[in-house]
Amino acid sequence: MSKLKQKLAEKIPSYRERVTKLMKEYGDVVVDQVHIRQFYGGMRGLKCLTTDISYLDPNEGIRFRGYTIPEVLEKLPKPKGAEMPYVEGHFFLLLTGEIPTQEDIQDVVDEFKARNRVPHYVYDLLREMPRDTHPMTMFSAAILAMQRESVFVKRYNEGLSKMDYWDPYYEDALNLLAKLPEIAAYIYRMKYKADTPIASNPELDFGANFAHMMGIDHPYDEVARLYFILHSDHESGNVSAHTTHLVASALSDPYYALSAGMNGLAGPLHGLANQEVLRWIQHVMDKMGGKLPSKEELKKFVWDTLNSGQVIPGYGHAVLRKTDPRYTAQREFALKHLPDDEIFQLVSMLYEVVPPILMEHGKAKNPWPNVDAHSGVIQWHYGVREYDFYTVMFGVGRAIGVLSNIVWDRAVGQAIERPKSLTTDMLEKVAGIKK
Ligand SMILES: CC(=O)SCCNC(=O)CCNC(=O)[C@H](O)C(C)(C)COP(=O)(O)OP(=O)(O)OC[C@H]1O[C@@H](n2cnc3c(N)ncnc32)[C@H](O)[C@@H]1OP(=O)(O)O
Ligand SMILES: O=C([O-])CC(=O)C(=O)O
Repeated sequence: MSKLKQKLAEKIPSYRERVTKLMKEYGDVVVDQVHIRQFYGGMRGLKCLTTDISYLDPNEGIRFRGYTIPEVLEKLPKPKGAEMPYVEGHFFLLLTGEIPTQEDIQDVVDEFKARNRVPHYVYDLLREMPRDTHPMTMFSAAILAMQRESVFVKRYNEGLSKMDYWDPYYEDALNLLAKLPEIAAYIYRMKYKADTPIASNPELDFGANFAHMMGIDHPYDEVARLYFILHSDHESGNVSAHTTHLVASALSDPYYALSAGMNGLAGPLHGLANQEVLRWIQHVMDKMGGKLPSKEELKKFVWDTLNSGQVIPGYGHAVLRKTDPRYTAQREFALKHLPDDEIFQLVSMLYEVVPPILMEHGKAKNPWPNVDAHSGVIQWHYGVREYDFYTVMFGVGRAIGVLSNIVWDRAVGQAIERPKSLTTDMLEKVAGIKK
């Protein structure tokens, strides 16, 4: 058994005890109340999910297993000479709650290496799809196609005890994660680089191998590590995490669940917003004949977008009420590596211009930028200008978090998710409008 799996096996019993105690002895304790606005308002703010992998404070932003982003970037071990930590180490942290040693990381690196062969039919499938298919459709279809490989399904069909569900979920999660960078890079090079895929180099770590398969030199390996870590998890109520959790709660295997989660990530209000940000910026640049707008001109573009009833992509958030620390981490990277980039200058100008306008507009509860406002510009700088690919990279990162979550869902015996719905009539009666 790998050290990672062994560590997990050691940690699960005490978590089960804690959950059993809460359920048995404190099951009737009231945590929250549900308001009518939440029935139609996307259950905003309703406390009804649990995860120990990350927690999102509205003002501070995300903590992964209790660590802020700067702490994660500082504490996690890095490849020799690298600026950004091993993605493998971040996965270890999310899954176990512990900062890994170099030895722990090597164990995960070896685990991924042993599982990274992408089945040939995945390439056949991708090649059969029309080339103008959105890369997120390709990515999700590739994940779904591999469902036949599920270890969970095989073991479930053989007659598996509930107590052991987490084990084949873990196997499926690792088998999937090991293959996602190659699938993503293959889609990119097939679609946008004249069908010239680059073979994986198993000697490289997760981030560096992705950069290698994309065909982009250093420091893109650092970008890849930073990007996958930042996008990994955002507690469990966001659309991609919640969808993955929901589908897995029916004991659909991790392939079904992750593919479903990726379909949610592909929406413009969620992960696709990073594509929308670059699309919006390119629209501005086109209108300006390729030159940077002045602040006044930019303000007008922002107002025009709002007045036409559209959202400003990359701004606002369902939970956050301050600048997203994932935005800040990327801004710091950009200030160091690409301070003179024209698009970065435009992104920086937007940071000054958009929040006061959104405040004046008076609708968005959070006028500050989220992660998606910054991720595209760094990709653009390093030559990944096909912005409809950006959400696929978000998806590779998000898989690390959502797969860790569903392994733990099975470990603590989370039930099939099935909330109760009411009719409009019933709500009108609750409100006292109707008898
Ligand atoms: C990785 C991620 O998923 S991060 C989020 C990525 N998405 C985006 O960047 C898209 C732009 N942002 C948005 O659409 C929203 O802010 C969301 C979807 C992120 C959050 O939605 P909500 O929690 O419903 O936001 P909020 O409560 O502030 O919305 C209130 C009103 O402000 C509007 N609003 C919110 N953000 C924006 C924005 N960036 N631009 C214009 N209007 C906005 C909403 O559309 C809503 O309008 P309505 O009353 O006419 O329906
Ligand atoms: O938390 C959310 O609702 C959206 C988000 O930023 C993420 O999933 O990364």
